[in-house]
Amino acid sequence: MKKVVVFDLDGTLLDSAPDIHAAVNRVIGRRGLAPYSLDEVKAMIGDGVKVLTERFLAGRGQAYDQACHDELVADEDIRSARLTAPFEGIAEVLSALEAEGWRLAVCTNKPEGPARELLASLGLGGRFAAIGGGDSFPVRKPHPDHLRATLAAAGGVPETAVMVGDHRNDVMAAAGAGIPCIFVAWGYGPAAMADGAPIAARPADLPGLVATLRP
Ligand SMILES: O=C(O)COP(=O)(O)O
Ligand SMILES: [Mg+2]
Repeated sequence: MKKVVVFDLDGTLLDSAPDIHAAVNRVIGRRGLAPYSLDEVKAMIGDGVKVLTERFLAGRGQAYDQACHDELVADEDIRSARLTAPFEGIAEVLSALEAEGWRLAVCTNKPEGPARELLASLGLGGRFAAIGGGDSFPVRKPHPDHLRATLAAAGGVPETAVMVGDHRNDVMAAAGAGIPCIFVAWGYGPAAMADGAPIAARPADLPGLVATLRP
């Protein structure tokens, strides 16, 4: 069985909030609603597009509207990474882990289609043995089966895997699947969400922490 590092996407590998923020403001702007700040949108990310849509509509006193959800999923700028980029140092970390014999995978609550297009447009698509999106399986994070199914698709098992994420949902999914989790300090979730998981202050810390958790 291959040893696998499973990464969360938004807020862990990619600084995608600027595109999500702009898209949210386009969707609500078309309805005459007031825009959100980047930090407000960052705090809404982590539970997938449906919950994000619920949150930004509720914040403006509006009921859930499927059309807003669909506009966000179809947003071309999110898919083509207009403002989105990997966090500084991430590409080097992926290479370092591969050189150490780790296989890489992505487990994200973002829908699989946009996640794949986003990674492809950044030239990263080919690096992951599996990409499990929020709509790829019957459940999504924090349910551990989302992580288990993604890991299995990558050819891994929990005993030789590590999860890396920026949200309570990542920590909970990993705990449920019996996989150690590293919480990243550069993402969108506050450090309190780490819930005792080791914290990486910067991407360059990841290879060392992974080696400590799975010597
Ligand atoms: O789309 C989201 O809400 C979060 O996506 P993530 O699981 O990659 O952080
Ligand atoms: Mg995330």
